[in-house]
Amino acid sequence: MDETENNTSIDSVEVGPSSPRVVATPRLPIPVMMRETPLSTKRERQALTPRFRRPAPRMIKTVPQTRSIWSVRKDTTPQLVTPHGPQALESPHYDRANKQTFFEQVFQIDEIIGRGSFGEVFAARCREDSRLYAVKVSIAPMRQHSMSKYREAESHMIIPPHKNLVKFYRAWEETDRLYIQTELCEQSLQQYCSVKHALPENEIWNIFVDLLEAVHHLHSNDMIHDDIKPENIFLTKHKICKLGDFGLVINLKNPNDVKSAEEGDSKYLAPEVLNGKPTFASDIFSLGVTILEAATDLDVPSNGDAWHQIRNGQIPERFFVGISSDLRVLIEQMINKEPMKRPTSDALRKHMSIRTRLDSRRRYILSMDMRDGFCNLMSSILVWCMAFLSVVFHPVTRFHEAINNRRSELCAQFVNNQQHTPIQTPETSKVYSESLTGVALRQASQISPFDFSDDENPPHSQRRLFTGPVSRRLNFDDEMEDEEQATCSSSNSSAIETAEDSLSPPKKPVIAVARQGTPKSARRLIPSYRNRSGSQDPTHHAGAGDSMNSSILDQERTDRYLRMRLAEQQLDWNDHSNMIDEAPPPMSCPPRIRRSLRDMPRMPVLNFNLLDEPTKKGKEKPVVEPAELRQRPMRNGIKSLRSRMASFQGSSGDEN
Ligand SMILES: Nc1ncnc2c1ncn2[C@@H]1O[C@H](COP(=O)(O)OP(=O)(O)OP(=O)(O)O)[C@@H](O)[C@H]1O
Ligand SMILES: [Mg+2]
Repeated sequence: MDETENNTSIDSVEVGPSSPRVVATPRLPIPVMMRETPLSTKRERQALTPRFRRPAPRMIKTVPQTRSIWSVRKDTTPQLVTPHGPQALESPHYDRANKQTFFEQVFQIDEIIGRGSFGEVFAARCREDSRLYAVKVSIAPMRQHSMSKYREAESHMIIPPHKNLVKFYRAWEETDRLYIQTELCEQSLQQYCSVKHALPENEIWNIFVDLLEAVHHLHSNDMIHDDIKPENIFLTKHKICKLGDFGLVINLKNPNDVKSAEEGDSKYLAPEVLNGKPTFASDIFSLGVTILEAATDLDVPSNGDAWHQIRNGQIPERFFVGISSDLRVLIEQMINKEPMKRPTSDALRKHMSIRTRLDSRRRYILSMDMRDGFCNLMSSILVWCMAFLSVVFHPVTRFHEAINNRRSELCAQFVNNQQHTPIQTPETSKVYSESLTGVALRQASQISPFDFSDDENPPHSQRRLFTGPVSRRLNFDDEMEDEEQATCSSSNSSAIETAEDSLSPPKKPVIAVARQGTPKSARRLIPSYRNRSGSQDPTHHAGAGDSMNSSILDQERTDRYLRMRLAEQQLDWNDHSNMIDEAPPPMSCPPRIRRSLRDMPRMPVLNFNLLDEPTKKGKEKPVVEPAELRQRPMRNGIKSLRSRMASFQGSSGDEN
């Protein structure tokens, strides 16, 4: 069967308009592929394997370490790993008293980005500089006296930094675990290839050039990576390749490293390493297989015939479809079975195809570095500016906040006040006035028997309900009655005394308290009583008889006053209890009643000046009482009160 025919008929896959390579890695019909070669692409393997399968157990390079007496460490403080031995690790964000580890205290963990045979890798933001890092944490506790326990960290820190190597920041040990803080990359090459499958050739060249630079840097520093593979190669957001994972790095200057050298991943392992030690040439072999995999989407075998087939250079033609001959030749040279025939990193850099790309790649990396540096600078300037402005405007914001708070307080007060004056309906007014009045009266009774507090500013509900009927309580028959009535009416909401209390002669302290609690208008009346009695006889100040007479008069007057007040309070209470009945009638009220109510007089205004300046007898101008009020039949309470007041007036006139 013609292989090319099959390719075109079955597996011509359009990658996309932007891709320079139109046809993706060819996919073969399974029988042909199985008959001719065990090698396949990763896309083909995916088609063969079921979608959902149990994940493979994690590969561990060495036997899991068991706890020994050496592993019981008393000191759990974090130790910084340095080339000169462990040192105390300090950070302004680390508190020894805190039970959390240094990693937990100093880093804000974002997510797990990878798991390897050695450890878990986290993306974490460092609280010291607010930048993101990759932190690799060893899975198994390390043996205390293991020679290689810090190997990865020590190797990484002694490698001179290079733009194509993952940057090392620091490593520390805490509670028998090793933490390695490195630069965070976007993804590994393996992740990138497994998504894209067929990479455009210029991307492959870029990867090749970057990795060659990294390997050359290591080799020129007498170091062998020994584990070059797509999982240990990382891509930045600018698609710059970086070599990482220096767990197996062999420092040729260190005899211990050479002695304890381990094999890397068998998929990328040079055949000579099976019977010998890793060399520079074995690194070139691993790099060759990695580029082959990226360019052809080859599913690299880890053992078996296919493994040998690659090492024998028997890779089918179809895998190289769409790949330039330059790239293909270089790959084939690098995966040569004979290590001596493989080109060195230096020789590769001098190859024409690579040399021309090296310069442009260097320029690109430099420009990206500058761009990143500029962006970092600008963002840090911006952050400083924002911090500065927030400090400068902090008082303003506080002031604004305080004003806002005050405003909302006042608003709340205003709203509350509004809520305290609900619209009165006949149903609600009684309950409302009772509760308010009840409280007011109870309070007043504790303070003083005379309370005028509500008189001058009665509650809104009462003000509204005191319409026609209230005015009837006032009697303006004559001055004295007017005085007394006015005095009494000013105590509308005073506390109710028992009959005995109010009728018994007033005690001095009570009067004193009454004076204190009396409003100005009422206070003016009290001297007028005194002046009246005093004005009868200008010489009454001296003499025991005079004083006796005046005290009797005082007593009488006080008695009368208290009786009147009691009657007035009784009327008040009647008014309170009848408040609903006395409310304005609804519109459905019969016209006859409505007319009678309309004719009722309005409440007159009290003129206290008349009381302050007592006029001579006979020349007194009686206060004008509305005719309707005089003619109207009065309630029993008011009638009796008026008769009593008339008698009081008569008696005082006799005295005069
Ligand atoms: N600096 C990094 N930036 C982004 N991802 C990373 C970084 N370091 C590691 N990873 C992710 O974590 C995974 C495992 O990391 P790494 O290879 O260092 O662990 P490992 O234990 O040495 O595994 P193995 O020995 O199998 O290579 C990587 O495949 C990669 O996906
Ligand atoms: Mg790794």
